[in-house]
Formats: sequence, C-alpha cells, structure tokens
Amino acid sequence: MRIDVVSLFPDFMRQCAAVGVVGRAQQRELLQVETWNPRDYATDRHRSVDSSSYGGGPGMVMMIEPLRTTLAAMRAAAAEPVHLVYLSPQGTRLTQGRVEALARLPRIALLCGRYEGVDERLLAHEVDEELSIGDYVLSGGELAAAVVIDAVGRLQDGALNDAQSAEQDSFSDGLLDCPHYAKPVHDALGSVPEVLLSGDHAAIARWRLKQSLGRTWLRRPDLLSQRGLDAPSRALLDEFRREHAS
Ligand SMILES: COc1ccccc1CNc1ccc(C(N)=O)cn1
Repeated sequence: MRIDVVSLFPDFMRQCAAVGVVGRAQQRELLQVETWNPRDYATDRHRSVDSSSYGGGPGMVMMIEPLRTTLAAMRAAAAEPVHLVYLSPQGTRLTQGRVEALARLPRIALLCGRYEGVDERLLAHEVDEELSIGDYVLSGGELAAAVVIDAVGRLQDGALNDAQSAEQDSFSDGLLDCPHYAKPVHDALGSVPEVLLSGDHAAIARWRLKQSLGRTWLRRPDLLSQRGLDAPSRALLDEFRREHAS
C-alpha cells in the first residue's frame, strides 16, 4: 500500500512512519509513505501557502493554488488512483472499521491542514473523505495523519508477526481487549489469574472473552449495543455481571 502525505512538516511525518511496526512495514516494502510539501510548490517570492480569511476573523487559511499544484504532482507520481483524505475536526469520526476499509485500498493520500484549515473550494474539488480522530482541535492535521498511518500500516499483511496479531486487538471484534499479564506470576501488586497458568486453552479463551465482554459492558456500553451479542456471549456476560455485583 502507498500512502502520500501532504504536509508543511514532511520531516515530522517521515519520522512518525519510520519507527516500530510501520517503519518495519516500509522496510519490508509492505507500505510506502511519501511526503509532499506545499511550500515547495508555492510560486510567489515569499513561498506563501496561507492567506488571511475572507470575511475577517483571526487566523489564516491555506490557499488553493499551492495545494492544487502539490496534489497534481502527488497524483501523477504513481499510476493508482488516489483516495484523498482530509484530517479535520469537521470530519467523520475514525473507527477501526473505517481503518480496516482504508487498509485494503492500494493507495490513499492524507491532506494535513494547518492554521484555520484549507480553502473550502479546494476541499470541495479535491477531497474524497474528511476524517476526524476525535472531538478535539490540534494545531495541525499531522498528528491525526500519523494516527491513520499507524492504524492502517499495522494492518498490512505481514506487518505484524503472530505474537502481535491484530485479531485480538481491542475493537477488532467490536469489544475492548481483555487484561494481559507478563512474568512474574506473583508480585507485590498481585498474582496472575490461575486460569492463564492452566494450559487449558479452551478455558483461557473463555476467560478472555468473558473479560472482554465485561470490560466493554463496564467501560463502553455504547460499543455493546452497537455490536449485539449472541446467546453464548450474553450468558458469559451475565456470569461476569453476577460475579461483578457480588
Ligand atoms: C485548527 O486546525 C484545523 C482546522 C481545520 C482543519 C484542520 C485543522 C488541523 N487540526 C486538526 C486536524 C484534525 C483534527 C482531528 N480531530 O482529527 C484536529 N485538529
């Protein structure tokens, strides 16, 4: 998969994509991240990329022209059609489901706004999808883009080895993840639940699902109502709730 990032801070974006699982995915050529800086395509003497906002008010707005030229160069750099995503507080809330859909595309591009955002005419003409990583305002779209790169990059086939597999992730089946424990078995902070030491894989799987169901019920009931539960899961959650109540 190829991800193109349009940003005034290309070094920052390259560094975000160079570490950990995503960096390794690039080394394995499972993922290619390229950056494009609109300032390189600004034509005036001051290499302007922003201008004051019509109608007045504080702050600047990113201008059409440098972005149009940047996007044209970006699109021309590879054969695949590009799905262009704009990161903004006005976007659709990003979910794991949407991440999984994006991860299946051959190529996406991420447009990172700065200042008060981008001229609406450019957005209307060029952008395929507007996404928000949450209901808060950042000084730029770069950190939101880094979130998308990581969430999508780690899902590329071969990016995670078995020990890290994405299947058990939180949200991967619509539930929060279960608790995890590493050595030692006994510590001043407490001991590891017996079942995890039993070697009984069916019992361990049952315990983990029960914990995931219980946690989701306690912390994110909204996810539960979205997901719905089959009869065995409902019975398991009832068992958790009885134990939790006692
Ligand atoms: C004032 O900033 C803007 C105003 C308009 C657009 C983009 C920006 C850049 N900032 C962003 C970007 C994304 C998110 C998010 N929640 O995904 C939060 N902030």
